Amino acid sequence: MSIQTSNMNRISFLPLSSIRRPIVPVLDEDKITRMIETLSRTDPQAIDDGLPPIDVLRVRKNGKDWYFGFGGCHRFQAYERTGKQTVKCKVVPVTESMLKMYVGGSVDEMFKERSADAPPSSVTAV
Ligand SMILES: Nc1ncnc2c1ncn2[C@@H]1O[C@H](COP(=O)(O)OP(=O)(O)OP(=O)(O)O)[C@@H](O)[C@H]1O
Repeated sequence: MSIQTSNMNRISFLPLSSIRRPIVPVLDEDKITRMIETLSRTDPQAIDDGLPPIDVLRVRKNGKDWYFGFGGCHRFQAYERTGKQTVKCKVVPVTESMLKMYVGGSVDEMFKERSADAPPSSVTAV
């Protein structure tokens, strides 16, 4: 079982700004446009916004939860461009050493504090 497929049942609404995205995406603009159309067809308050949840890895370190998104680049763009503050995610808890294995190198740079970080209290599990 890979780290993506374990603990698949935790769906949370995370602040978009709390998810670090270390990989620079190559984007298909048409796909983003179609995703935005999907979002525009659903009630903004609805839990099911028409897009599947994005897999996000969560590492607990220094008493804090750190969230990393390695996929979902088109969905992230669609949410950003429609002004969404929170994103439906499938949270996969991993250890720092699992993250290192996944990244294939040092992850120290990925744990730097940023001014945009949202407080953990804004994370809502469903
Ligand atoms: N316009 C759309 N409306 C609804 N669902 C969509 C739409 N486009 C893609 N999806 C669904 O969203 C999921 C993610 O699609 P896709 O992999 O193409 O984009 P992504 O967000 O960049 O994700 P990843 O980077 O993980 O591949 C798939 O399950 C796909 O079926």
